[in-house]
Amino acid sequence: MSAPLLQVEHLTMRFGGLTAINDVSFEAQKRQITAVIGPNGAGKTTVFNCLTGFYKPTVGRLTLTRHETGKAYLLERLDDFRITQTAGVARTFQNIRLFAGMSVLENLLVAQHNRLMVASGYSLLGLVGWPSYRAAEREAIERARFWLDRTGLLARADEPAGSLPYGDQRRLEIARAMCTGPALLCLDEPAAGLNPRESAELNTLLLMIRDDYGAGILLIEHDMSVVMGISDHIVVLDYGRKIAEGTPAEIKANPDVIRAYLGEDDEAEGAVA
Ligand SMILES: Nc1ncnc2c1ncn2[C@@H]1O[C@H](COP(=O)(O)OP(=O)(O)OP(=O)(O)O)[C@@H](O)[C@H]1O
Repeated sequence: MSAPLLQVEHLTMRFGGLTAINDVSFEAQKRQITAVIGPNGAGKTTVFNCLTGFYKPTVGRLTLTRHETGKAYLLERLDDFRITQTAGVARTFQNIRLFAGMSVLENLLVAQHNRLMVASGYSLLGLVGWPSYRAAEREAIERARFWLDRTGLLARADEPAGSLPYGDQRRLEIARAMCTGPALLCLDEPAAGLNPRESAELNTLLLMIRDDYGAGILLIEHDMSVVMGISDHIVVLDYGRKIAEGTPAEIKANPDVIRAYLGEDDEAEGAVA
């Protein structure tokens, strides 16, 4: 059997005396949506920050295997820009981080800056319109238009990103991440602030990215209609520890998960339903 797309082994992250992640191991597969869920403060975003180079884990090994080349990368040893560029891990953030004053299209071209710099030979070739640079620039625009089309934003390509409605900005962030050509797409609460119709559209978009594009998706999400509706596999964290993993049906029925979400007093009925 081939190696998993992502293998997290014994991940531990301490901040001074606080252990935010405590010996967590799990895998994420290509062409699968893996959700990481858990109550507030469980350590979900810290896992993402370790995977994407924002934090260097205190302990643990994070292996990303690109099946098209057979190469494996130890993410904890790579600089953050190499994690995106070489290992192919892209992410979106809990709080939207777009260039608000730039157009929608420009936001997607900035994401491809690195490819364009390589094509320019890191010199003036870009400015003088060298053919290889012009070809790379055309490709970057085509790629951007492809993802704008897939995210339903093509008609808004020339509008400032900051003027888009909230749900459109969330989809633009995903389009921007996809323009980097990721093997693994990490989404931090992509459904936050979306209405039910927008959440349903997000589900369709993520399933398309999984099925048509073949990326693996790692998803942090509190909206259980998204998590239970589209996840292939769910990992549950509580107080920095993994307390369960399995299919949506298994997670819904898991007593430890129900206890973590409901607390002892059974107040939040249906939290993982
Ligand atoms: N840079 C940091 N310095 C100190 N403590 C931190 C840091 N980052 C996270 N933590 C702590 O680690 C714990 C886990 O936080 P994290 O943001 O990963 O949780 P989460 O599951 O993503 O929560 P939420 O669902 O509320 O976003 C929290 O107690 C948090 O305060």
